[in-house]
Amino acid sequence: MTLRLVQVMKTGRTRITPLSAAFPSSRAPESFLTPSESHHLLRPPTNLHSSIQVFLENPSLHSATARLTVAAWFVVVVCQSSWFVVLEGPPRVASVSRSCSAALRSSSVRRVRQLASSRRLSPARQCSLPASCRPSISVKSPLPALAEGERPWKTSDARLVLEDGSIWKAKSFGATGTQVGEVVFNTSLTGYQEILTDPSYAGQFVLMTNPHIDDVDTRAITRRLREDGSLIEQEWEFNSKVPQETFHVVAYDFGIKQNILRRLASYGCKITVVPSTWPASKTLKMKPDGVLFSNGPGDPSAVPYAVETVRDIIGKVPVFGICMGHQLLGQALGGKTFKMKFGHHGGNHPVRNLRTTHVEISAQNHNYAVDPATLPEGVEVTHINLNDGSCAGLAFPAKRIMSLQYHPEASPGPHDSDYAFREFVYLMRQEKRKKSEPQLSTVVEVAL
Ligand SMILES: NC(=O)CC[C@H](N)C(=O)O
Repeated sequence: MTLRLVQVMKTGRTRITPLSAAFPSSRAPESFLTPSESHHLLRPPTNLHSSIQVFLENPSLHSATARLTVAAWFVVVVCQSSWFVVLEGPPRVASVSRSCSAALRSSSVRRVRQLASSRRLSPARQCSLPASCRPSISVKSPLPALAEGERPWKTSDARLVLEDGSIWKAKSFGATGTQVGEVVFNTSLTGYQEILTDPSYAGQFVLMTNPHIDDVDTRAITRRLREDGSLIEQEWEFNSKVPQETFHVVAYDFGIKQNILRRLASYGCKITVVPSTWPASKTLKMKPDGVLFSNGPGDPSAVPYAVETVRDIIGKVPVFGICMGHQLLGQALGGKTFKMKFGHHGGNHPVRNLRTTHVEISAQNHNYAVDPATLPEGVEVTHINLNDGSCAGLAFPAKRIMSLQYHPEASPGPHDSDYAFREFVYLMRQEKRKKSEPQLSTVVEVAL
């Protein structure tokens, strides 16, 4: 669910100490989104779950644990500037989520700006919570206690100010300052790390809504995870055999996710990542077997240069668009995109593949969509989102174009749509064969 604008006001200066500085490396993730090192956003740390485990097990970190528990289901992050705002001590996750959602739903940009500038933020409207409501966790652990000063981050007071005037008391860590942005809910149960570092969220606030950590014994889960390994993450399968045929893919980086590259590599692709401004002519000179247009933040209509590039490439080489890439393709083909009411953000969106009739459960993160009615003849809607019937995938077979509005690389998310990478490879293979054996490939294609 997409929410409107909020403002986060932060007071005081804070800085995250990397967890590695606070814990032995065997127990700590490599880094924890150090704000001064924004490149970490594109190279996510290894495992946020393990950082949660560390804290849950350490009896000296009750308050940090409580915050982290809260963080696990209700974190606000301004992506790409590494702000983390953890709302303080709500009594129940569900009720706070609901009431906060309602507040967020009734917001508007102008209002929040007015509120911020006139400082009419009445304390009476603050949504602070009584101390009795604060989460308390008692933990017994053999791990050595850390002194106060050794806590891995410093927090400072922060306020999440919604357009309706409600103010949510919070503790923040990470960058400091004041930021206005659009809040989007993400309903995924796992993959906080990938979600919070997904460049497609640049300029937005991500609100994790997973309520399932409330009222459960997180220590028991931790113990279980330590025994059996992660129960909620699935491992991707990578081809153990070296693929016989490799394909050179030029990947346009509009905010690309690492797992897109990993999935392509797994299917035998050699990938060259180019910046979003890379001219089409240079790409075509590289003679790639295919071009990928990646996911990315914001309104596709705001990047006409990218639409131009896509237009210059399509029809000349097989292309695959993912999310923003799909929207750019839609526009390059002559279609229009529009802003959705709430957008889709989560890991459980049902999508129907209209070619196979199969339903896939997919990971999604977008606020804009292609209006299929505006597309020219020959463009096929291949997938629809079953929640609202919106266009979730396109193909233009005559021009070797395919695209998905959602995330087949699913990081995080279900793997149902991974076949899309195979289909892209198939497109490239067909094209390659056509070039090397024009007559034979025509026969093969007709036969198929
Ligand atoms: N994940 C993405 O590529 C997002 C696409 C686009 N920024 C949108 O919100 O619709």
